[in-house]
Amino acid sequence: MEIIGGNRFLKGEIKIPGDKSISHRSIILSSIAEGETEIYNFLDSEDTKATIDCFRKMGISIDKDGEKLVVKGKGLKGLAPPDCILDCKNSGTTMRLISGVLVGQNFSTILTGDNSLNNRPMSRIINPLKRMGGNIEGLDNEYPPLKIRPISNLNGIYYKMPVASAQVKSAILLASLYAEGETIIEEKGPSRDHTERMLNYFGARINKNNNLISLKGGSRLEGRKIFIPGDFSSASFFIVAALILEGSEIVIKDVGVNETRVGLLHVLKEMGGNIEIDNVKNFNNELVGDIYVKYSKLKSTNIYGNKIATFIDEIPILVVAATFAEGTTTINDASELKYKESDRIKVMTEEMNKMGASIKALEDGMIIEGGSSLKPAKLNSYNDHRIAMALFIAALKAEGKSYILGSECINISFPTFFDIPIRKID
Ligand SMILES: O=C(O)C1=C[C@@H](OP(=O)(O)O)[C@@H](O)[C@H](O)C1
Ligand SMILES: C=C(OP(=O)(O)O)C(=O)O
Repeated sequence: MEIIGGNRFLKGEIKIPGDKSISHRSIILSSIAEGETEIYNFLDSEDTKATIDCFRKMGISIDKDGEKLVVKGKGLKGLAPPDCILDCKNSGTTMRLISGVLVGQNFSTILTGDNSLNNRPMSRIINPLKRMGGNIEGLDNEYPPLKIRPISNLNGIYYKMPVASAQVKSAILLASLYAEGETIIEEKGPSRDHTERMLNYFGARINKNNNLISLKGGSRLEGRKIFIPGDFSSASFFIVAALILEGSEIVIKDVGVNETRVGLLHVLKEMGGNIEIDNVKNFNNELVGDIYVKYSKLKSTNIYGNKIATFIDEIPILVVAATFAEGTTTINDASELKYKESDRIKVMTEEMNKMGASIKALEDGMIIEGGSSLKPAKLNSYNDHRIAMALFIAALKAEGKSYILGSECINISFPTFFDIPIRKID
């Protein structure tokens, strides 16, 4: 796609579609709950469709009724054996979370994905699920396709997480619903806690005490009504756009502001960003609020430590913010970026430098010299939606015509991205 950069700004109210992480979880939990769940503001995107397709193939009725989705749950053991391989497409969340459910079933399944997903690490879920007694295998114990076979019973475990990952934590929690006894997870650092919150909302016996999460097996889940908050990760592209495009002033309504997701806001505020959250409400155990953002002069910062997991998906757009900040920003402890849809350290470094940014890739992060002025370029998203959106926002600051190869991948998480109006100063 083509982008005309220079003299662009954002003004007024912006509406962001439903949260991807919470949308996936709403389908998974409602499918294995008893009775009906009504889901409002569900994210209609490629990744969430993959999760819906997997559960439909296991006999769950998931239908649109006006503006809501209605899922007819069949209980923990009500899924039917699929008559084909389950395709998780590009979605790591789909593959890792449903593996937790599938190790507890009395039928076999095979999970595969697209070329990107089939090259992402899976030993992180295979190992703990095997310790629970699950029969799950990948190629070289690492890569999809994953083969899952039935076993007589799973047992609860104490698991100390080697990485801060919500997907790993969620896979174990979902499997522990099927296990005998209690499972305790010791978190390495905070990661998004939507699974814990939704399990609690559906009636599971789950507890959290500092960094320890415990769940008692055999909990019965009950169908509920869910409102999915706007996706903070999607909002982050427009938050940074408003901060770096002169004259911008926006409000993004009804965004999820769960503390385990909004780490980017703390970083941007530290950098001098003029951002306020207002009108915070609690919907089905998740906080939702309005985010006000004004153009700001940013300064550099140093980012490291275990808070990184609370903004791991926002680092590509944070790199764009740092490019326009005064001073040198360093990012460390972010090696997880290498295992996403693309190697986000390598790709952001190479593509931003094509526009004239000055970024050095590190093993676990980046060094970004701020204050660059960008020039238009031919860019490649490597079919990674977050890279495509981050490069698009960066290109708005480059006077002239830029191109992004593979921008259709934006449909993976944010199909209405191009509907958000970006104005031009005449
Ligand atoms: O649980 C989730 O919904 C997600 C967790 C994160 O992955 P990790 O758990 O691998 O860090 C994140 O990057 C991904 O986009 C969504
Ligand atoms: C990493 C992401 O998602 P997933 O792991 O579900 O593919 C993402 O959305 O940035």
